[in-house]
Amino acid sequence: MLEIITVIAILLFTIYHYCKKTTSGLPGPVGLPFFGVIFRIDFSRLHLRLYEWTTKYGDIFQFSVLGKSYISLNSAEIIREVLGTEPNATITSSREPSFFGEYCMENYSDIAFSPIDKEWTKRRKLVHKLLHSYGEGIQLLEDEVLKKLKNVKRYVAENGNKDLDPHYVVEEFLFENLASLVAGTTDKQLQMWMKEMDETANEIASPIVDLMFRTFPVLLKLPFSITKKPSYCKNTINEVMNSIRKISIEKDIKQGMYYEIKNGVEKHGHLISEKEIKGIFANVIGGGFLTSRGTLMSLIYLLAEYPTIQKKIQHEIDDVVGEREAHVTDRHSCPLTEAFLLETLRYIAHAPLSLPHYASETCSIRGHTIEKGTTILSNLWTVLHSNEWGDPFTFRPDRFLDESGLLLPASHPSRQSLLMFGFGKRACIGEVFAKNRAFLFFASLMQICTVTKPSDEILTHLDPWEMMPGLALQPKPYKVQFKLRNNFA
Ligand code: HEM
Repeated sequence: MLEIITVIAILLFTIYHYCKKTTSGLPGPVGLPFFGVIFRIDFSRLHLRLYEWTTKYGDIFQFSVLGKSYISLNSAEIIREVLGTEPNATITSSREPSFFGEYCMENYSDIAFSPIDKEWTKRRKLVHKLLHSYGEGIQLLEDEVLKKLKNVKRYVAENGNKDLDPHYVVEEFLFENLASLVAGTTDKQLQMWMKEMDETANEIASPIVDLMFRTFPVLLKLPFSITKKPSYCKNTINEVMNSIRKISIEKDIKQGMYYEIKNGVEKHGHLISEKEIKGIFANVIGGGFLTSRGTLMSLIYLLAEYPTIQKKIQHEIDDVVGEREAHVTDRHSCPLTEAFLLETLRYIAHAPLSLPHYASETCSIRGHTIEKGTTILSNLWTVLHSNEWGDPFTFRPDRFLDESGLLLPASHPSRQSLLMFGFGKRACIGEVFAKNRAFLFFASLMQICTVTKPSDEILTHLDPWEMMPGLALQPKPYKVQFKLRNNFA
């Protein structure tokens, strides 16, 4: 039944787009009339196909799927040129109308799904300000990370020499500090709703499901499990918000983003509706979980795979941090730890196609006309694995260090090509927060224990080509051992 509805939806969408002009003049793979290249791509691994096409068609090319035009930007240079230079920077930084944005985000009342307009600017500025006023969320976070790492230590001590799947400990860690960031508390019920919301949103925020519901909103009324998902997702977002409100009143919380927003509204009369607060929190919790879970899970995997580098990192952390608590300010003094983190983000490319952008007007890129309504993909997978890296599929943190072992400056061409958080007006709002949090987790973990391969199972090489697809790439389930270091035994 669902298959039939999907096929009808696709056909109607095709007919709708049939009469529309497509982007012209750019090179790109030629597809079938109407269908374009649909039979040559797997949407969940589109980044791999675009990587392959880049060698043939260069750093900007076009293709079409079901009459809809796409362009793919495949180098740091072209991404910077298009997303960083007006007027194209604004024109190409919009978001496509989507079912998810309209239905789950209540008419685009958020940041990530909203088109570029005055309301989006207001919401984005507000979240920037809030993250910044917490020292990028760190004032709250440092305490939380340290508290949480005590649990990690206990968990490690209790399970020493056992093969463990680290995803429980990583997820718990991430939800605890996200709850703390938005609500100022680590309430368990709130965390449960956050997890439920993220998992449901991840299932339905895919292009094909979005297309299905956008074409046939009546599907929402059918009693199948997939057709019930969007309303369940909306429900989980509401439950997250209700929990935050309830906890805030009951516990009289005076910290966290919710308190700051409410306080700002009362003090300065900020014009922000409940609907927008909900959209903002859904984005922060969604954006702050999936990508970071992929990063921390990959990091632990790579530590087990590269024991010699791990040992050097432990020496660095011992020298700089010793037995006191790690702080974000230690980042500057730990170049190898930083380089390992940057290389993990580069090597995996957790958000391989960024979030799709949308041309809000017809514009011209390098003399080629890009029609209004074209979807623009920043192909970060290719940027982070281009041949300019020399050996892009080798995990080598020292590519970010100079001869004396210092981290290359941010202005260095290699660092300039590290666009894993996107670029321009839509660049990730949580970049500093994500890096700070990952550093605290990493440094504290290295103080406590050594990550080793499992004894009963084989830990295969972590291959970026083999990651599990989704909104953010994740390693397949695996096990490692955490061995307490002597000074913590
Ligand atoms: C390793 C961690 C992360 C990675 C790799 C990552 C990557 C990205 C990328 C590639 C984009 C799309 C940029 C574009 O559209 O051009 C994005 C957008 C976004 N990210 Fe992140 N992100 C991470 C962590 C976070 C965290 C921790 C938060 C929340 C605190 C967050 C919140 C957002 C939001 C709200 C947007 C939408 C921005 C907009 O549309 O204006 N992300 N992120």
